[in-house]
Amino acid sequence: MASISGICTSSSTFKHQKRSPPLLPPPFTVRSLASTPAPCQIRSRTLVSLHSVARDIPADLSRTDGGFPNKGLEKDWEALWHRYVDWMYQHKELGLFLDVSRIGFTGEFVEEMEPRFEAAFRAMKDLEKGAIANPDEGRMVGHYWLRSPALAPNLFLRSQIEDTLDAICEFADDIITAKIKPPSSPAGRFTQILSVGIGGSALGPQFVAEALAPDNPPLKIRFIDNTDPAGIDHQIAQLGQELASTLVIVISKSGGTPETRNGLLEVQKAFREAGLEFSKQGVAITQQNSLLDNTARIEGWLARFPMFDWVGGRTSEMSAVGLLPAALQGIDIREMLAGAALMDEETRNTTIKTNPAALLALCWYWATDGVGSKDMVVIPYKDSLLLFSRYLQQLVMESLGKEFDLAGNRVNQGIAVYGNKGSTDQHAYIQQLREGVNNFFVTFIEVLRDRPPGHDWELEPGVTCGDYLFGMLQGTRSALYSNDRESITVTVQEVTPRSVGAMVALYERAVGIYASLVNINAYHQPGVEAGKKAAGEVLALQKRVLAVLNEASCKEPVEPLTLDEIADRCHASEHIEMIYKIIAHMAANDRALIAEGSCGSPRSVKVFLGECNLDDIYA
Ligand SMILES: O=P(O)(O)OC[C@H]1O[C@](O)(CO)[C@@H](O)[C@@H]1O
Repeated sequence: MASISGICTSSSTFKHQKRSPPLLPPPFTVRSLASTPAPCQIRSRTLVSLHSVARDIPADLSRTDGGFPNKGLEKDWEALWHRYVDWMYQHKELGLFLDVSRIGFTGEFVEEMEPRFEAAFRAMKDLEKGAIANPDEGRMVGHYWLRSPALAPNLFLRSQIEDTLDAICEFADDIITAKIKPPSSPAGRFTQILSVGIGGSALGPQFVAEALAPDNPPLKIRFIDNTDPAGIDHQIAQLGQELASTLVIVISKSGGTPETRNGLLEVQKAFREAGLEFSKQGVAITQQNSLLDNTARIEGWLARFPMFDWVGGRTSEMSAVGLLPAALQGIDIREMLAGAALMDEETRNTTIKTNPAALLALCWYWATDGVGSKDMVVIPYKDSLLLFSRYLQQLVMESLGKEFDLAGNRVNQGIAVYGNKGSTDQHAYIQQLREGVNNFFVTFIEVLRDRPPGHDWELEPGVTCGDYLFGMLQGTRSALYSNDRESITVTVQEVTPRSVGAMVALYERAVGIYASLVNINAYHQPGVEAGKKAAGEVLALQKRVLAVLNEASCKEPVEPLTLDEIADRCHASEHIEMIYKIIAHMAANDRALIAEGSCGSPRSVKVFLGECNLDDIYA
C-alpha cells in the first residue's frame, strides 16, 4: 500500500495535501503540535501505526462492495477495524458508546496533547471544588453539583440544590394531580405549559420536551422564545380557550432579558383580555431578587423557583430551568439527573482513552486544528433528538466562541455547530458534505432501539423501517469516510431520561475540557452584550426620532421632514441609515406615521405624524 509522507512547511500546503481525494481509504495522519494553538503548524503525514487487536473480523466487514471497507484493500479495512475496536469507548451502565475511529488522530498526537489534558483535568477538578472558574464575572461554575449535590463546596449550596429539587417535584405533583388548580379553567386542572424564555432558558427545555415527553403528557408544552409579535400571537392563539388552564413559566436567569420581558407582557395582556388573573397561573424561575423575581413576589405569582448565580444559562438544563418543565410533562427528572451524574463520574477520570468527554475534546482539537478551522455537524438519526444540535449550538458556540484567551491574547476561538437529523439531512445538505468543501467533521448520534418492544414489523423480508434508518446512518458514515471526511459516532441504546441526562453531561464536560485545551473562559459571553447594547441604542434613537417628528407635526401647518432634517434634529447624522430603517419599519406597522415619497428612494421621503401630542413636547 502506498504511503504519503513528507513535511509540510505551511498550513496551506498541508491542507492541500490532506484534503485532496485519496486513492485509497484515507490514511490517518500524524500532526505535530505547536506549543500554542496556531493555524500554521508544521505537520507531517504518515500512516498511523495501529495496535494489533482482535482478529475475528465479522463477515460483513470483509465485504468489498462499496462504502468502507472498499477497493479490495484488505490491509486498510483490517487496520481500520483494529482502530475501531482499539478506541471504542463504552459506558456499560448507561449503554452509551463513543466511536472516534473515523477521526484521524494518531498516537503521537495523543501523547503530545497529554500535558494539556492534564492541565484541563486539573482545571475541571478545581472548578468542581468551587474555584472561580469564570474569572471575568468572579463566579463559581457549579452545574455539576446539580446532579451530585454532595459535591457542592458547602452545606448551604448543597441544601439549596436539594431543597429546590424537592420543591420542584412537589409542585409538579400538585399541578399534575390538580391539588393546585387554575382558578377558572373548565378542565379543573392545568393542561398546558407556556414557557417564556430565550437562549439557555429555552433550548434545554425545548430539546428535552422533544426528546422525552410522552405522547400524552399530563401537561403539553409550548414556547415563546423570541420577541416576534406574530410568533407570540400564534402561541397564544393556539392555546385559545385553554389559556385558562395554562401554567405560564417565565424563565430568565438575569430576570431582565428584553425578549423574555416582552413575552411576559404580551402574555399578561392576553390574560387581561381573557379576563384571567395572571398571577394565579404564573411561575418564575430566576435569580433571587432579580427584576423578574421581585415582580413575581410583589404580584403574588403562583410559585417562584431559584436559578443559581453559579449556573450558566447554557448549562442550566439540570437546574429548575430544565427540571420543572420536564417534571410537569411527566418526564422522570431524577433519572435525568442520575444519567448526568453517572456521566460526570466517568468524565472525571483522567485517562483520555477512557474518558468520553476527553475523547470528544481530543477529536475536536484534531479535527479543527485547535482553532475552529472546521465546523461540527451534529446529525442525530432519531426524530426525537432533532433539537440536540440546536441545543449544542448554544452550548458549544457561546462557550467556545471567544475573542481573547485567558492570557488576554486575541485568539478568535470557537467551533461552529449545525445539523438537524438523519436521514432527513441526507436529502438536503449531505451532498455538499460528501463532495463539496471539506470544512467540517460530523457527529452522528445513533440510537440502537428503533421503537418500543413489540411494535416492530418487517416492511420487506428481513428488513424493518428502523433497519433503513440504521443503514442510512452507516452508509453516510462510510461514504463520508471514503471521501476523507471525518466523523464521530455517539451511540445510545435508547432515548430515555437517563441517556439524555448523560448526553447533556457528556457535552458539558467536553466543552469545559476543550476550553481548557485552548485556554479560554467557557463560562462568560461578553460578545452577546454588543448586540444587546446596539439594540438598546436603536430603540433610544427611535424615541428621539418620534420626539422630533412629534414636535414638527404639532406645528401649524404640519412640517413634514426629510430624513436629513430628522437626522440633523436628532443630532444623529451618522445614523441616517438607521433612521430610515426605523421610519420604514414604523410605516409598515401603521404607527400613526405618514411617509410621503417612495421608500425605495430614501432621499425623496418626507415624514410626519398623523397625530401630534403637545403633552410630549412640554413634558
Ligand atoms: O436567562 P436569561 O438571563 O434571560 O438569559 C438568556 C440567554 O441570554 C444570554 O445571556 C445571552 O444573551 C445567554 O447566555 C442566556 O442563556
